[in-house]
Amino acid sequence: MKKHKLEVDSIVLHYGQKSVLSDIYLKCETGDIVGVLGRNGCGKSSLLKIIFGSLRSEHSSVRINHRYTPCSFRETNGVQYLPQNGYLTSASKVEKVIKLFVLNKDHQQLILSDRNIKSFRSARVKELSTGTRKFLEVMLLLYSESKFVLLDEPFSGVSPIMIEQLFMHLKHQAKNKGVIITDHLYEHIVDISSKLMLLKDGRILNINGKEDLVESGYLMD
Ligand SMILES: Nc1ncnc2c1ncn2[C@@H]1O[C@H](COP(=O)(O)OP(=O)(O)OP(=O)(O)O)[C@@H](O)[C@H]1O
Repeated sequence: MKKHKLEVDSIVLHYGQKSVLSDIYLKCETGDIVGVLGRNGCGKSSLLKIIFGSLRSEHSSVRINHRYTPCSFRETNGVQYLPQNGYLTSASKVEKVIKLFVLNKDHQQLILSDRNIKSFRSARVKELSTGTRKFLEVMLLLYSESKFVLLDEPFSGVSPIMIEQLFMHLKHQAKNKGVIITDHLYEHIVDISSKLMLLKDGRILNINGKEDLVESGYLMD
């Protein structure tokens, strides 16, 4: 299967006088799960928004398969994004959004018959608990047609058993997609990621294991 490549470089972002991102480079190919760790406020969400194209920065170059893509969300089957606070509107019906986001009929059935979702198929999104709603939102993106998925805190508020299920779906779907994922449940990110990065002082560091996270001051010794 053809590999697709998402590359991001030269990202510079300030909010007023405050420097948040300086000269970030990141690459994600289909088949990769790139985990981005970092302390609160280090700029993880801002970075994902810039990659998606919903936040403009002073400098950025986002390329898909070597083609400059400033608004990756406009690309057909390009990039999908889970913001921290979700994206489904509360009045939408669960069954309807599944059919809207997921085109493959087998995948629609897979989600509709999932044990967390099936009893809510006729319900509206607002009737879902926060964790179930997040589970559904992640599943919709993982089973969408897009080549890349950006996940901002997909595990927060989700119960351990649903996290395990998401792990399984992530691993399965990442065979054909590139995933960039960030969460404060760092052990999950360390477990699931094929490449691990740490965002610190506006820069991206490659991380090879827990020792690097201690050395960089992200974790206590
Ligand atoms: N619209 C904004 N205006 C001014 N400052 C902002 C704005 N959005 C974010 N910031 C600041 O930019 C920095 C990075 O924010 P961002 O939300 O990207 O961090 P984060 O790593 O995702 O944080 P968290 O892990 O807490 O979600 C923070 O210091 C934040 O206060």
